Amino acid sequence: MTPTSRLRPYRFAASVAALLLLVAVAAATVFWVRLLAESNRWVEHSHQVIEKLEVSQSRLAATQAAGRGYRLTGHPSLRSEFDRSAPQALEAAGELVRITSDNPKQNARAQALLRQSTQQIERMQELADIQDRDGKEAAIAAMRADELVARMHGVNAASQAMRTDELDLLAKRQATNVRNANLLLGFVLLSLAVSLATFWALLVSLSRENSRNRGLEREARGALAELQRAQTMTERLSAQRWAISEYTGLLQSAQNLDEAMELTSSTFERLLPHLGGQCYLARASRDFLESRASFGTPAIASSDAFPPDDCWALRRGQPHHNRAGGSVRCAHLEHGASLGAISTLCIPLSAQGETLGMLHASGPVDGGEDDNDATIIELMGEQLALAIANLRLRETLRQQSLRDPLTGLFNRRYFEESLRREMLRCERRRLPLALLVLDIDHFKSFNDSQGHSAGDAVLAHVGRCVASLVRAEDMACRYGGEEFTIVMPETDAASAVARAEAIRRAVSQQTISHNGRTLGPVTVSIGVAALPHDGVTPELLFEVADAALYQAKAEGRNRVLHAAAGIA
Ligand SMILES: Nc1nc2c(ncn2[C@@H]2O[C@H](COP(=O)(O)OP(=O)(O)OP(=O)(O)O)[C@@H](O)[C@H]2O)c(=O)[nH]1
Repeated sequence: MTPTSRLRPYRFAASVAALLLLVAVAAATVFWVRLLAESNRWVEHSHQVIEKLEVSQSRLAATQAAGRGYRLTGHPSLRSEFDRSAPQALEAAGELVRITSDNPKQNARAQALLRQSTQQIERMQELADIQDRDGKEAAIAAMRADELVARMHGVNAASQAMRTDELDLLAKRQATNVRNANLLLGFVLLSLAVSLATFWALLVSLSRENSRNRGLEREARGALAELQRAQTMTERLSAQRWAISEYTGLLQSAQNLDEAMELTSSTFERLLPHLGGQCYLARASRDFLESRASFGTPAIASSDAFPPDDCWALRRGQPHHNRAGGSVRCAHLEHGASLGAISTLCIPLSAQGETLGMLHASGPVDGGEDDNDATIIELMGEQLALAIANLRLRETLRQQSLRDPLTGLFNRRYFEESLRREMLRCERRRLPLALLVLDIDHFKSFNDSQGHSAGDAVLAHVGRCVASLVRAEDMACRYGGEEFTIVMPETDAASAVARAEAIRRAVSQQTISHNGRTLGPVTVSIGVAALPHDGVTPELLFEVADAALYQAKAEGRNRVLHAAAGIA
C-alpha cells in the first residue's frame, strides 16, 4: 500500500470533519448572533427604561414647576403649561409601567411611581382648581405643609432606586453582551482556525498526492514508452531471428557458392539496410582471401583480395569489432580513411578448424543498435561458414563420385551421363560432337612384366597426358581398366582425329619413371566416331568408336582410326 493510499481514508475523514465543523460554526454563529442580538435588545431595553424614567421624572418635575409657578404667580400661561405637561408626565410614567412588564420588581416600582406621580399631579390639579375658583390664598391655605415636596422626594427616591437597579441591570446585560460577543468571536476564530488548518492540511495532502500522482504518471508514461520500445525491439528481434532462420534454411538448400553469396547478400541488405558488407572466401592455397560478394553501402572500403594476416579477426580466429576507431584497424581496410564515426566488424568464417573466409561489415556508429547488428552478423557468419563447408564437402564428394582416383579423370558413370547430355545438346543445336575411345597397347603384358604398380603408374601418366591435351569443355574419362574415352562437344571428325593423333604422339614420345626405373615405351590406339554420321544414340556412337579402336589394334596398334572414314 502506498503512503498516498494509506492517507486517503484519513483525508476523507478530515474532509468530512472540516465540513461538519463549518456547518457547526455556521449554526453556532447564527445561534450566537441571535443571542447577541437578544442581549443587545435587553441592553437597549435598559437604556429605554432609563430614558423613560428620566423623561417621566423631567416631565413630572416640569409639571410640578408649572403648578408651583402658577400658585406663586397666578400667571395663566403657567396654568396652561401645567395642563399641557401633566398628561405628558402621566403618559411617560404609564409608558414606564408598560415597558417594565418583563421585570416584576421594576414594574412594581414603575407602578408605584405612576401612582405617586398621579397623586402628585392630582393634588396639584386640585390646588390649581382651588386657586382658579377661590384665589391664590385659598390654594396656599389648602396646601398642607411640604406635602408636595415630600411626595416629590418620594417619587425621586423611587425613581432613583429604579434607575440604580436598571443601571445594574444594564451593566450586567452589557457584560453578558460583551461575553457573548467575545465567545462568539473566540468560537468563530477558533473554528475558522481549525477549519483553515484542516483545509490547509487537506490542500497540502492533495497537493502532495497531486505531485506524487504526476510523478507516478510520468513514471507510468516512461514505463509505457520503455515497454513500447522493448516491444518494438522484441518484434524486430523476432523478425530478424525469423529472417535468420529462413536464411539458414535456404542456405542449406543452396546448390553452390554463388547461390550462398546471393542469399547472404539479400538477407544482409534486408536485415541491415544501414550497413554495407563484403564476403571473402579463402583460396584453395589458403594464402589469400578474395571478395566473392558485396552488399549495401560500406562506410569504408575494404580490399578485394588480401592475405589472412591483414585481418585481425582471421589472425585471432574471433570477431574483430572496431567501434569509432576504438580498436586496432585491419590492414585490408582503406588506409587513411577516418574510423572516428564508423563501426567495422570482421567475422572469421571457419569450420572444423579450417578458415574458409571472412564476413566484413561497416556502417555509421549507431548507439545501442551496434551490438544487435553485430549479433546478427555473427549469426549469419556462423551459418554461412557451415554452408560453405557443406558446399565444399558436397563438391568434394561430387568430384569423388565423378572422378577416377588413379588418373584424376572423370569416371565411367560421368562419361555416360555427359555423353548423353552433350549429344542431346549438340543435336538440338545442330552442332558436331566427336567421341574418342583410347586403349593402351599390350597393357596386359606390360602389367605382367613390370608389375601392377608400374601398370598403375602408366595409367596415371596416360591420364595426365590426355587431360593436358584436351580442351576445358572436353570430358576425358577413364572408361575402365586401361581404356579411356574423350567426349568432344562441338568438334567434327577431322578435328577429333587431329586431336587423337596429338594425344597418341604425345604418349608415345614421353618416357615414364616409376620407382627410379624408366618404363616404356607406351603407345595407345584410338578409335574415333562423330555425330551425326557414326551414330545417333550414345550406345551406337560408342560401339562405332570402340569398333574403330579394335580395328586400329588389329591394324597394328599405336594408331588412330576413324571408323566411318577408315582413315588414320
Ligand atoms: N595395373 C593395372 N592393370 C589393370 C587395371 N585395370 C585393368 N588392368 C589390366 O589391364 C590388362 C588388360 O589387357 P587386355 O585388355 O587383355 O589387352 P592388352 O594387354 O592391353 O592388349 P591390347 O589391348 O590388345 O593391346 C589386364 O591384364 C588387366 O588386369 C588397373 O587398374 N591397373
